[in-house]
Amino acid sequence: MKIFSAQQIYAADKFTIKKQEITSDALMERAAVQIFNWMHMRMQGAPVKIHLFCGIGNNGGDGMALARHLQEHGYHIAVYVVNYSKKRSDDFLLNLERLKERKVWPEFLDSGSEFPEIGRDDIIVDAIFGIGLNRPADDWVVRLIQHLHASQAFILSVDIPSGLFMDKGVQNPDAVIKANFVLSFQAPKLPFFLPGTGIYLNEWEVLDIGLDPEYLTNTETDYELSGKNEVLPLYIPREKFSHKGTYGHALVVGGSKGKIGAVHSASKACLVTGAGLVTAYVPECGVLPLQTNLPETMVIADEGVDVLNKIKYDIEPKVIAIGIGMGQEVSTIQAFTTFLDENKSPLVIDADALNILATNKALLKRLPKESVLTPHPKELERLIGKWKDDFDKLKKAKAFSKKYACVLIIKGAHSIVIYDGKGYVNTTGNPGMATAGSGDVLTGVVTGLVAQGYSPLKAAVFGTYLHGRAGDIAVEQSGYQALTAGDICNAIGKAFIDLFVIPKPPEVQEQAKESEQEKS
Ligand SMILES: NC(=O)C1=CN([C@@H]2O[C@H](COP(=O)(O)OP(=O)(O)OC[C@H]3O[C@@H](n4cnc5c(N)ncnc54)[C@H](OP(=O)(O)O)[C@@H]3O)[C@@H](O)[C@H]2O)[C@H](O)CC1
Ligand SMILES: [K+]
Repeated sequence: MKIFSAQQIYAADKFTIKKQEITSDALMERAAVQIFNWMHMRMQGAPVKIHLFCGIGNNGGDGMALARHLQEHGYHIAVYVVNYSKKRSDDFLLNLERLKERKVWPEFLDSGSEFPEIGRDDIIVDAIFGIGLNRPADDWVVRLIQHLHASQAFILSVDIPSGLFMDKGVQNPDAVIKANFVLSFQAPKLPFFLPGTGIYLNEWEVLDIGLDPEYLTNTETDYELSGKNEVLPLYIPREKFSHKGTYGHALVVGGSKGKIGAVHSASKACLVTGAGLVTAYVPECGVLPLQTNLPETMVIADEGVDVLNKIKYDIEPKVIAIGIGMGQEVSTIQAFTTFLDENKSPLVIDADALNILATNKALLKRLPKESVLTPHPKELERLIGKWKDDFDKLKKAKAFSKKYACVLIIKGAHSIVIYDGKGYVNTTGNPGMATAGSGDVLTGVVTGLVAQGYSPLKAAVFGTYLHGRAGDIAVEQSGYQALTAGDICNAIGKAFIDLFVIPKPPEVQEQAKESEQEKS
């Protein structure tokens, strides 16, 4: 699913209005009707008080039009105009008039107003600012936002939580609505997925307001979401007349005394993702544990006993994962440097190898094109430098990926794969996956895919999805706290199978759950 910028959404509006020969207020009406239907389906006329806080732009206009539909269906509403500017939009004014025609008189709030009382069990519709926010809100609007939070009422935001910018981070946390739910038009917005801004919403859903498909299909976006629909076409089926050679030989290089488990996790993940052969390359101390615990992998011992000293082997791997649990001993740094000089295979680079690259930036030039780098935030900072906010981070990450022609997987709640100026935002995963070794498993999965012939970019996007999906499947049994990297690894097969499961409609899922409960 594409993630459009604010400018692209405004352009889509224009295009749609022209092509479909409709007015801009007709588009606003579609938006409002969609939100109304969504609420009405859930509320079924419940006599809960709904407070609609509407700005003076088109986000506020959506709120005004929504208020009209709620009133027409007998809902108990109170409408407020958050009067932060004299520059009211035409469609806001039109919908304000329509509301007045129905004898609904909004209360106008400004810097001198006393704010209305809101009950804990009431509902707040937040239509103060939309994607048009372009400067910090006035102090009194910030106070209003705090007042809304203090009520503890459920907050439903229209399009985007008010106070979030589309292209920059949060400067004043008090100036942003914390939404329980966001109904966003046509496509989700980038800030929903970034750590500094995504915390302002619990859940989101997209409402289709019929923006023109021609514009939506033909417009290239800087970001897209990677869900099941997006990754399924990447899947390469296994062939009947294939053998283990068909699926590539992966080499996993890493480990040091006390950190052999990282190589174990990555190698196992690589195997269960489908690599034909996996060889682990470890210091001598890792041979026995690996041979004992993961007999399906072959092991090559480095001349170093506790750390890697040489990185010399006589196989020709299709892909090499390097860095996990490797440490940064002087001899290891030297071995890694020499390895980069001689290596011809595609690379997946993680952990200590990333840290060595960050402190010896000249080495980055020696990476083969399309190497996959999998930094967590701290490792990323060492590579690209400090950032102002998430948007600045993405800009810097894109520049880095361009400069070194590499694929970056920025690990996080929504991992983002960066390549060739574009970002692919992952949709799977859960907080239980913030656990030791989870990253090693990701490295193994991506490596396993490259071994099988996936391009590095596709392996990064698909691998990140599979890794998260495996975590989502495993967590159902373990719970967040007890989820381990091993559980994620063991669920990778199920994540593959899940790709081909057609989701059942919600009512069927509900029935299945009930009959499951009856059985137990
Ligand atoms: N295709 C769609 O998705 C549709 C979305 N709709 C809704 O429209 C809004 C966007 O509406 P817009 O009018 O462009 O912007 P806002 O409502 O967010 O803001 C209104 C204006 O407020 C000014 N502004 C910005 N920041 C501040 C501030 N901190 N303090 C005071 N005023 C501010 C700014 O105007 P200026 O000229 O003063 O800069 C904004 O323009 C979208 O989110 C949807 O909810 C349509 O209804 C249907 C199509
Ligand atoms: K809003």
